[in-house]
Parts: sequence; structure tokens; C-alpha cells
Amino acid sequence: RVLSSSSSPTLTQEEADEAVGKGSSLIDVNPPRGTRDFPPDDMRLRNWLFQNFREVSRILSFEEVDFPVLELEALFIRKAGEEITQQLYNFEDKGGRRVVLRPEITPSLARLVIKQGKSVSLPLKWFTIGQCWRYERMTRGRRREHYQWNMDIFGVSKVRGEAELIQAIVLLFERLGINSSDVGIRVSSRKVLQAVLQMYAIPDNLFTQVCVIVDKLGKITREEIEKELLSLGVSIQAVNGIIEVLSLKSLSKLEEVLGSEEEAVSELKKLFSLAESYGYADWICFDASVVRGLAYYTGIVFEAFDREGKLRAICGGGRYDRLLSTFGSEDIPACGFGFGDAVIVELLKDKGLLPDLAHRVDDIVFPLDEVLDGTASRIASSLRKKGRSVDLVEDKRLKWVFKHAERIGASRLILVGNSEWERGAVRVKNLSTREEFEVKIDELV
Ligand SMILES: Nc1ccc(Br)nc1
Repeated sequence: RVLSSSSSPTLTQEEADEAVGKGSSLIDVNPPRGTRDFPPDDMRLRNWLFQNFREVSRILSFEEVDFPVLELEALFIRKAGEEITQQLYNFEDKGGRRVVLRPEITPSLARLVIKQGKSVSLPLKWFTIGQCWRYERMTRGRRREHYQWNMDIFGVSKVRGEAELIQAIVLLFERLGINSSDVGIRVSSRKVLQAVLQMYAIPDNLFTQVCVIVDKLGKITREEIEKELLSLGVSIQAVNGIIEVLSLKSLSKLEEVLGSEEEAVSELKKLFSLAESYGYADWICFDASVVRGLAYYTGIVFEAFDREGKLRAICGGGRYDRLLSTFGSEDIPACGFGFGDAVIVELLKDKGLLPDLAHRVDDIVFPLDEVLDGTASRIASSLRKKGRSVDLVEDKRLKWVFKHAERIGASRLILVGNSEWERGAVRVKNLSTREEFEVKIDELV
């Protein structure tokens, strides 16, 4: 059974599934598992969010860059057991190449910086908004794609870099109407964990894997964390020491434990001092448990969270000073963050901050007689050339046109009628004041 054009314009999920089930020739109209369509309402919200991402990037004087969603698999092969690399959306293309739909954007940024080589002057500040993918068994029913805003700075080794990135995040939240009582930003440094591992003489080559494991604190049980660390050969004393230090929420306590000479301590103190100068100190808090789950972070790490604790991290990032050497290149100090398009929308919904983004057009032009369709086209064209958005309607009853005007949020209805046209005029109805007047065509703006 093929649904004729006269059938209802939209199918409910059940109707679509039923039609497919009954052997109709209707294709499966759902997007692939774990992916989303963006019908107009959703697209307006996405564009509004992305416009705010772009505006903040502009304000921080970042340049936009872009990359293919498709990358060589080799760019993401890492041995630290991260979830992100265990869920690669990878496949072999028709040329026998191992490729992926990228799971994140930072490695592409690093690849381009390496490719640009000496032609880029440092520091460079780049941003992009791009779709990222994962291939996860649908048992968990989670999405397989999301869009991420990424901002990254290459060539700044001091914590000024992280301070700039955190300001971008704070500015974004403030633009969306979110304040520091809604959201906080947990800040720590992987150098805290590095110092603890040194205290227990744990070999450096275990650092990355330990980070990936302790990033799961609060997500899996302490016993499971212990088990994974012990399986790496970390002693139970070290495990207890790690968990004890990572439970610290006070920078002065950390200073007591590690000493003020420890780089982790001095960098964090500098960052918190800069936060006062930027004016966003009330947004950030020290939390030693923040390590983030990506293998390549080497220093300061941070993540934004909703203070009600209902949602997953809103965004996160940190310093990655040695990523480029994993690609065989000279290292360049770098830091960045990723900000996804999903959790932020859940937060805005929870806070009643979703904007009203109904469809809006300036004018509807409607010929009252089909002999005036050419005239109506000329009027619509002239208005469009002046930059007005115009919906040119015909073959409809006037009652329908008024309802349509309501639906698409038109400001004016321009009726082209024979009697007015004989006088070289049209009838203009202002749809908010309901005023109606005749306007000479050469005075219509
Ligand atoms: N990395 C990643 C990719 C896609 C989604 Br949805 N979540 C995380």
C-alpha cells in the first residue's frame, strides 16, 4: 500500500511502523538508529544555539575552521581504554581504508595544525561546530551523534589559555540566561594525580590509563575503580591514596598535601586568581575528582555541571600539551573544550529558558484574482529585492490565507485586488495592529 498524497501529511510513529509492517512499499521514514532529524522548530533552536556559540567565539577572537566528519581510523587509535575509542563508528571504505565518523574534534584540529606547519603563527585560536559520532550497542538507547562546539588554543603554555576558554564558557551560559547558581565549573589538574602517582612510585606509563579509570569515579562503584586500578598493578595503598587526594574539594587542603611548590598547586592558584580578574570566580570551584575521560589531557581539566546534579556534564575540556607528539610531530602546548548540543538543551528546558523561535516572515502577498498572479509576482519580487521575506500565496481562499498568516507569523498581508490595482495600489493589512490601508505600489516598502 503506498500512501497517496491525499493521506494525512504526517504519520504518527505507530502509523509509520504499521504501514511498514503491513508490507506497504513505504520506506522506513525514521532516520538511522541513534540519529536525529531537525524539522523546522528543532532547526530554529539549533541555529539559535549555534549562533550563540559563534558569537562567543567571535567575541574571544577565535577563527572558525572545519574538517571532514570522516577521518582515518588511525587518528583515534589510542591504548588507554577510553570509552570514546571503544565506541568508534569505524568501517572499511571501498578503497579498503580504515576510516571513522569522528568521535571528537581535537585530533582533527591537531592534524590540521601539523599539516599547516610553519604557515600558522602561534598562538592560534580556532573554533568549530561539528557533528561527532559513536557506535554504541542500541541496548542503552543512547544517541549515536551529537554536535559539538570546540574552542582550542595552540601555542599558549600558561594557564592564561584555560582562563580564556573558561571565560568563553561563562559568556555562553550568560547569553543563554544561565547563571552561576544554575551551573558551576569544576576545575582541577591531572598534575594532581601525577604527583600522587609519583608519591607511590607508580610508573609514568600507567598515568593515562589511571586517569581514564579514575574519571569513572561517581559513575561506577569504588570497588570497581579499585578492581581496575589493582589490575593495572597499582597497590591498594596507592589506590586509597589516589581516592583520598581526588576527594579533596579545597585548594588549600591540596596545598597542604602536595606543597605549594607542586606545579599542580601553583597553576591552579594562578587560574583561580585570574578568575577573580575576569570576574567569573563565582562560577568555578576546585574539585580534585575532575580528571576528564580523554587520554591526552596533561594539565588543567574542567567541566561544567548543573548544580541540581540532574544532568551529565554540560561541557568539558583541558590542557593537552603532548598530543602532537603522539602523531609524530613536534609538540605544541594546547588546551581546548568540547560543548555538546544535547545536555545544554535539557538544562534550558529544566530552567524554562528555551527561547520562543516561531517561524516569522515579513509579508504575505496574495492576488485576489488569478489574473493578477503576474502582478503579485512582481510585487513579491520587488519586496524580496529590498530584503523582505515574502510568502507568495495563490489558489487559496482568503480565510485560509488569514490562518496561514497567523501560522507563519507574518507582519503584513498584501492583497492585490483589481479595483486597487486600477489605481496603481494594493491593500496592506498590518497583522499586529489590524490596521488596513491602501498603498501606492511605488510607495510600498
Ligand atoms: N564522542 C561522542 C560522540 C557522539 C555522542 Br552522541 N557522544 C559522544
